[in-house]
Amino acid sequence: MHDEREARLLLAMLGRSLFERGYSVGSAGNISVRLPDGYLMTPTNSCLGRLDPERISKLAPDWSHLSGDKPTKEVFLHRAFLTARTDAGAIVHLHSTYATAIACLAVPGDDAPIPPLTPYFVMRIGRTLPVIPYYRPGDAAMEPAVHKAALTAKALLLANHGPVVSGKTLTDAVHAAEELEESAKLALLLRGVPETRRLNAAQVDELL
Ligand SMILES: O=C(O)[C@@H](O)C(=O)COP(=O)(O)O
Ligand SMILES: [Zn+2]
Repeated sequence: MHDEREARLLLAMLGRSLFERGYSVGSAGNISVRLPDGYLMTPTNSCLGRLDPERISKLAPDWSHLSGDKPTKEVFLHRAFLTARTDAGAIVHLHSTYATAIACLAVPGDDAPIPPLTPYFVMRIGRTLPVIPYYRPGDAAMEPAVHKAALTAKALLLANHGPVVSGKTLTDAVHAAEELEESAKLALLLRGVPETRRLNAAQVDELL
């Protein structure tokens, strides 16, 4: 569990790092962190590259807005994940290019839109990456579908929108989001290439 002061500073630092390396552009994406007495969330319309630690939104354990700027419009998305995955300390939602491209190609309901090409993808994301049907960003109607998928998956794709990734800590969640993006890139590079070798079931099992 994160200490609030440290979490605010880390959130601003990792947000800037994601932004500077192109994982997020403009005001796309949002991040939440579980605290002992509530949650931190990035403010709506904020740029991940320019977060002011003091203005990050704080929500109470009942998800009401306590302090800071108005939280992301995706509070329900983070709530769905944080309540389903009680071991998760943080959630990262991005519009990173390759994972979002896969989210535009994949069929909702598909649980494995990215094949197990490398061990680190399996170790960071797991066996499944469910694709949730398209909902308008900020539509609370998405919450039950996200919650159900998050019960058994560490990460998912929102169709035609982007990836959502959880981690035990904020650093873990950011690392997993980066690994997902690189794996999506590999999957698109190798799409239709007949010589592609995937990890087999035994190799995947050994990693989990
Ligand atoms: O795609 C969207 O509109 C949101 O999911 C998003 O990424 C940014 O929304 P805010 O966090 O409310 O700025
Ligand atoms: Zn979004």
